[in-house]
Amino acid sequence: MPTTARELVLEHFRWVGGHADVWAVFRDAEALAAVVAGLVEPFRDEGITAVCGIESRGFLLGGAAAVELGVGFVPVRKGEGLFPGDKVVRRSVPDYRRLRHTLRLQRSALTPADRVLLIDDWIETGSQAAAVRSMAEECGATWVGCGVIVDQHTAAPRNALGTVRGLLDARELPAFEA
Ligand SMILES: O=P(O)(O)OC[C@H]1O[C@H](OP(=O)(O)OP(=O)(O)O)[C@H](O)[C@@H]1O
Repeated sequence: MPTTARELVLEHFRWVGGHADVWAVFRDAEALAAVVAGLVEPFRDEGITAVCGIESRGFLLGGAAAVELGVGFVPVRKGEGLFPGDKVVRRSVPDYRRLRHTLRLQRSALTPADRVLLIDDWIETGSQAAAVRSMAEECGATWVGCGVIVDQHTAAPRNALGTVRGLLDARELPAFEA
């Protein structure tokens, strides 16, 4: 039986200094390929035309997922990094670290013809995903949902983020290590 993306995540995921080290999953070629394929699988028949990814882990996963789906990638940048052109900007509500981010998306990147999928490694409060949805919709695009590795989303209503599909539930991870 082939090893699933979920099993490979559990094999390579680790807690380091009290933080989830999802980067370690990406270091393994088989795990990275399986994760990317697994993230897009539920959305293959959804007519996705653009994959959004939030800096920084979302850049890696979103770019790879866009290639997997044969569509383009739309970056959502945080902070002050150079980002040419007119932007849609949102100040997110507090996220899982109680941080509020200034998220930016290039206005020309999405149009009313687009059907948008957000790909990320983790969702908890949904704060950053909700901000991306709002920005995509300001561009006139249609929001489809989110594909994530770890689904820890508890905020209600859950359908405020469209279809949310995780490779695994946070409760399946190894016990937290500080
Ligand atoms: O559901 P939420 O509470 O909004 O949290 C989820 C977001 O937080 C994490 O990114 P983080 O801000 O840690 O940045 P990183 O990708 O650079 O590690 C994760 O990659 C999501 O983007």
